[in-house]
Amino acid sequence: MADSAQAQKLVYLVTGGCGFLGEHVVRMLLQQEPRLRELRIFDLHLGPWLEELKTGPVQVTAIQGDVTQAHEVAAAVAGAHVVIHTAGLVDVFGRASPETIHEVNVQGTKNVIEACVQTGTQFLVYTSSMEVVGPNIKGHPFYRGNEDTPYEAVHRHPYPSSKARAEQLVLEANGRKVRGGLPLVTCALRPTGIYGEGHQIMRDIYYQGLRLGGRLFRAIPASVEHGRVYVGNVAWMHVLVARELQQRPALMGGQVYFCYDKSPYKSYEDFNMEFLGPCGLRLVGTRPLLPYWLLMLLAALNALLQWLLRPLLLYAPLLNPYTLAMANTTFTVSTNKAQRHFGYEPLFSWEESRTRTIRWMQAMDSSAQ
Ligand SMILES: NC(=O)C1=CN([C@@H]2O[C@H](COP(=O)(O)OP(=O)(O)OC[C@H]3O[C@@H](n4cnc5c(N)ncnc54)[C@H](O)[C@@H]3O)[C@@H](O)[C@H]2O)C=CC1
Ligand SMILES: C[C@@H](CO)CCC[C@@H](C)[C@H]1CC[C@H]2[C@@H]3[C@H](O)CC4=CC(=O)CC[C@]4(C)[C@H]3CC[C@]12C
Repeated sequence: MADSAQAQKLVYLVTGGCGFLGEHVVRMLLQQEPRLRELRIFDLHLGPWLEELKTGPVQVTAIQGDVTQAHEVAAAVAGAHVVIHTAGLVDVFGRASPETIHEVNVQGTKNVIEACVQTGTQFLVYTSSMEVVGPNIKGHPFYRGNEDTPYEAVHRHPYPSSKARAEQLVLEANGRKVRGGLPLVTCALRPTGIYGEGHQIMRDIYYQGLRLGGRLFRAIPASVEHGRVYVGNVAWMHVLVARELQQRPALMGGQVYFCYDKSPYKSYEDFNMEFLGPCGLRLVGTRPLLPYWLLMLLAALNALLQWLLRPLLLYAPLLNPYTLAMANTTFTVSTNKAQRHFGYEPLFSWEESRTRTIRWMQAMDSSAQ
């Protein structure tokens, strides 16, 4: 009876709702959350696609705002039952300054937590990242690990440092009293490398391949495994965790969950070829064409060029010492914690995830011609 009493009563807020993951979370909520009355989408940049959502039965409210501005966040959060905080500055290419990354990812998350406390919102789901664990600066492999696998998490790069700090703040906030006296219930989801429709890095790599005459050159040994997860499954996990957090606060509050599905364990490049191959690209070489030390040198050169050119232009190629270390260190997850705690099963099989991603890439290709 509790469920029917709550039918179409809930107000959800998705921060970063116009980003790659955020859009999938928004669409998934509209499809899979029958208790939704209002869906608020908060983002720095609002997408035109939001208009088409406004004709459905759920009230869709688009809010253009900045998570670093506490008053804007508080106004958006007021009256929401659940906040899904996906907004973040995802930058491992040196496009933004470390201060800006910290401001958005850490201060932005503090603002979301404080807004929940001050306005009385009880449930907060945070989109964290596998990067809060690793790979660490020492390049230790994390092979089929789970949430309890011991691993020395040491970060120097601003992105993982900021995600780790923000995650810690969210978990520490679990149990704080919100306005009205009820406890705040929080948890964090840690996706591995997300792929699927709308993935900007995949798009960049695809166009890079086209510029190179339909070829990509292997830089990473095929034996280095990199964890990947389909965006639809990550979105589904967010919807499910938000729902179940309300039913099982004692079990799930303060917990972290890796996001996982049935995507195969492969190297970053071999995995991308699952989609780029059917779009006509070829990965040249069964082994890296350049020795690692030379790649490292090129990566360092890119970093130097970025620094030298900064007063004139933004030079931010895919290859830099950090991205090379990321791609070249095994980091894979094998866990069933989400299944045990809240009944998660991937909504999309590997075949479906692959097909959907290929279809998106092919559509992108034909619209570019
Ligand atoms: N892409 C990936 O492989 C992974 C992403 N994540 C996390 O998932 C979340 C979403 O990432 P993506 O969708 O890939 O990135 P994205 O860049 O596509 O989306 C982030 C969204 O946040 C918004 N945003 C940025 N700064 C903001 C601000 N100051 N105020 C309000 N909105 C702001 C952006 O406009 C954008 O719409 C991030 O928190 C990221 O750290 C975690 C693991 C892997
Ligand atoms: C050395 C190049 C030769 O082809 C390949 C460079 C690939 C890199 C751009 C990617 C390798 C690993 C990626 C990261 C990883 O999937 C984990 C991530 C988690 C996040 O929270 C955000 C995105 C990312 C940092 C992701 C970014 C791109 C890579 C570094």
